[in-house]
Amino acid sequence: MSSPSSPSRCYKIATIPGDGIGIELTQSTLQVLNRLASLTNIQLEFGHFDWSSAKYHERGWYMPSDGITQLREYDAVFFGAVGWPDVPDHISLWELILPIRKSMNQYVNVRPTRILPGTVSPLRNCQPGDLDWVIVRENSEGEYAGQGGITHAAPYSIATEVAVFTYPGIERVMRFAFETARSRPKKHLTLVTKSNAQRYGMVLWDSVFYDVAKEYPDVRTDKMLVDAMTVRMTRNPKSLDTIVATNLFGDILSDLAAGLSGSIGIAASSNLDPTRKNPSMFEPISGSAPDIAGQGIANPIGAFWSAAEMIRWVGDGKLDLEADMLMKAIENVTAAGIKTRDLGGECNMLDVTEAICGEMDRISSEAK
Ligand SMILES: NC(=O)C1=CN([C@@H]2O[C@H](COP(=O)(O)OP(=O)(O)OC[C@H]3O[C@@H](n4cnc5c(N)ncnc54)[C@H](O)[C@@H]3O)[C@@H](O)[C@H]2O)C=CC1
Ligand SMILES: CC(=O)C(=O)O
Ligand SMILES: [K+]
Ligand SMILES: [Mn+2]
Repeated sequence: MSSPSSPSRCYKIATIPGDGIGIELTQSTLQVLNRLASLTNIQLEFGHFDWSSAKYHERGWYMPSDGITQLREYDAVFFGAVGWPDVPDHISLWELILPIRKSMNQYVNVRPTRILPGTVSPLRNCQPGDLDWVIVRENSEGEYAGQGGITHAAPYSIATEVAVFTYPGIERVMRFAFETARSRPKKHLTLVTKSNAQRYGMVLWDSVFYDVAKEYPDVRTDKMLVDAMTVRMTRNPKSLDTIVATNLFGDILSDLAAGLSGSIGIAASSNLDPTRKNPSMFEPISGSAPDIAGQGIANPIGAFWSAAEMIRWVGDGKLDLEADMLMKAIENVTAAGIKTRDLGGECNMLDVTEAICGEMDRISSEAK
């Protein structure tokens, strides 16, 4: 931890709890972040934004017209989840999370997955260490570009959903993926596309990948079609390390990765603007989970892991020890068997939250 004589500057964090378990997860995350701050020199100041489906019914909007400008006052955004059964999902997504990602140029979505100590993969014989991946998902264009339309009345309706791929859009996410692969011991990057059936955008993805690869001779590369990739992920998880994929494929494969590592409840994500001109946004990869919302039983680890990555990101090299301390506390708590039901445990969100806070206390007093 940084020494008491060098207090870090104050970081401003915007929170958008959103809907369902997003609300509970954000509350627990604040508890953990406040504890981390009290044990270290991190200074955090929070701004809370109730932009949610419930408020949409009241006000008719998710985010005010100057919402992005408001968020730009912060160093980072912590997001819970958006979506509730009483609003069509394409409305809630397109009124809140997707405009934030796009307007703030958060063009990469980093989704790490590994099997945490004390937890088991649904894959037989897959031990912690056998599945340790980072999925780098393109987060600004592709299949979620939002271009298209619907015309003609039923039963003659015609809809287009146009995937948009640009060289610069692909190149920048490739560069990020190669840098990520290079920073990891295996220095291995797998490209995922569907360039057999999709002959334009996916073919461009392949060709930009190999263009950028020339600058990274130290990174081993290979390429998978997305259908076969699901088989490799389940049959040979050890053969993968860093993975780069389009917006849609990255979205799907990261839920699969989460499932294979034990639960979607542990899965974290960082929506990054690598240029740092805009705040980046951190959120568990899951949605609002209406089936378990409001019961206090959701697994908070994916939210805490996202918060650790947020601390690492805003610190830009200065808060790595603090982020590591939170991750260590998470891993010690799972190792001790303190787990929610999705991981086969019996604990509630609050039990896990308090155990992780207690574990940070212990680690910090040991370090003194
Ligand atoms: N970034 C975002 O805010 C996202 C929003 N959504 C929205 O969320 C809503 C629900 O979507 P679903 O497809 O049901 O996906 P979901 O991720 O919310 O839930 C899928 C399954 O995983 C379980 N689950 C999710 N998080 C969990 C956790 N932390 N602990 C334990 N179990 C957990 C749920 O109980 C459910 O059975 C929809 O409105 C959807 O559009 C979905 C994905 C991402
Ligand atoms: C929208 C969604 O499912 C995701 O970003 O993961
Ligand atoms: K989320
Ligand atoms: Mn998703």
